[in-house]
Amino acid sequence: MKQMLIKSKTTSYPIYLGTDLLKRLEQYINPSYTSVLVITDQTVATYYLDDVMNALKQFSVHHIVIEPGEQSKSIEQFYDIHTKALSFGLDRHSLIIALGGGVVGDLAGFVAATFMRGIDFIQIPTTILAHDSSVGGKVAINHHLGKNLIGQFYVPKAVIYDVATLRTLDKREIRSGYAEIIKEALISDEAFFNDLLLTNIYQTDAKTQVNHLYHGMRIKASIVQQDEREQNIRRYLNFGHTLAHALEQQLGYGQLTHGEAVAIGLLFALYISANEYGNKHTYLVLLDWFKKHDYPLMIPKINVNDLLNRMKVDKKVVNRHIQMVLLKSVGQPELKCFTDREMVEYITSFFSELMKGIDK
Ligand SMILES: NC(=O)c1ccc[n+]([C@@H]2O[C@H](COP(=O)([O-])OP(=O)(O)OC[C@H]3O[C@@H](n4cnc5c(N)ncnc54)[C@H](O)[C@@H]3O)[C@@H](O)[C@H]2O)c1
Ligand SMILES: O=C(O)C(=O)C[C@@H](O)[C@H](O)[C@H](O)COP(=O)(O)O
Ligand SMILES: [Zn+2]
Repeated sequence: MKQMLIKSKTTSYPIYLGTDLLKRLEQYINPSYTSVLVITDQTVATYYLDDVMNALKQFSVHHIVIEPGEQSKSIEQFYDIHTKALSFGLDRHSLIIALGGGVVGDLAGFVAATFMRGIDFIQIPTTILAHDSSVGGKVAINHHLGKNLIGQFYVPKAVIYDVATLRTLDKREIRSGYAEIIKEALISDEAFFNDLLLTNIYQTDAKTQVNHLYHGMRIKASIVQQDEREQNIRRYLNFGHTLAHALEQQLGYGQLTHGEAVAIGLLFALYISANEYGNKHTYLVLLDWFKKHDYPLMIPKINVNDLLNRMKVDKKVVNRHIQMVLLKSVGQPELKCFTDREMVEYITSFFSELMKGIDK
């Protein structure tokens, strides 16, 4: 088993990464909690809820199963979980467990952050993508005007990553998760990026996959430890997300997974970087790699002004100017603001070039 300790200014918490941790879950949980509430989604529940409930038999344990998908990060779902938690009799000494991908983690984490002004929670990620979302304490639900607009920084007590759960992920979820690993490599580690470019993510052995996850988590850990509240370098973790979040909303949640949208967002940020700093190599090799892995890059007609307006709700916006994370070179991210006009030009030329690039 691999282990890491995330130390921030205010607190610290362990990450355990290994196989068959679910069955030994009670070893990692303080026995003094008055009750435990497991929050998961329907798909994850069919595979893993029994294991978790059995492992927690000594606790007064409850569970809530939500519908899978981004639509569940809603104010209605959030309120419903609060209602159920109250009816189960949870108190300030109870624990919430988020068992699932980033949707469950973000939602359950935000419930934990707000229930009776905050109770403990533990992340049990079950997707590749959640190697990112389970670390760093960003918890949130969506507002109809934008993604993750209602949220908190609220760190878990622990992250327990049983990588055996990843065996049931389908191809779409594998590529979705790898988009965030690629992001982490691009902003900080050229050798890792080059290594990923040589990988076929659908045919990796378990050991290689775990190494990729561990590497990605170490990059994320190192950033959030230095800048827990995104005052500075944590903004780089948003590489690719300004366009990604806007696209996810414009197309309708679920049309693209978060990671698939991030993949397009990474290309967009690299396309602008190439224009600003004059080197298109990274854009081209990544486009090629995404094509080889069947990332959905063919986007139906984009409404450029609508997309721009959605991008302007991004949390990095400064004085109503869109602030993009760009790459001077791999491992050298930089922030740059753009006028609306510049952005419209970039969105238009990027999508036109992307559609041509896909045909090749
Ligand atoms: N808080 C953060 O720092 C952060 C970081 C990245 C992404 N996010 C958020 O995370 C969310 C995306 O997370 P995600 O991609 O994990 O999505 P998800 O939670 O919706 O999971 C993807 C799909 O995989 C299924 N699934 C989960 N585990 C499975 C397993 N082991 N086997 C089979 N199926 C499984 C789920 O039921 C779901 O249908 C987005 O809402 C995004 O905004 C947050
Ligand atoms: O942890 C971070 O910081 C990130 O930016 C990680 C992103 O992958 C993640 O999608 C995050 O939720 C986006 O941040 P947001 O503040 O724009 O919601
Ligand atoms: Zn993300």
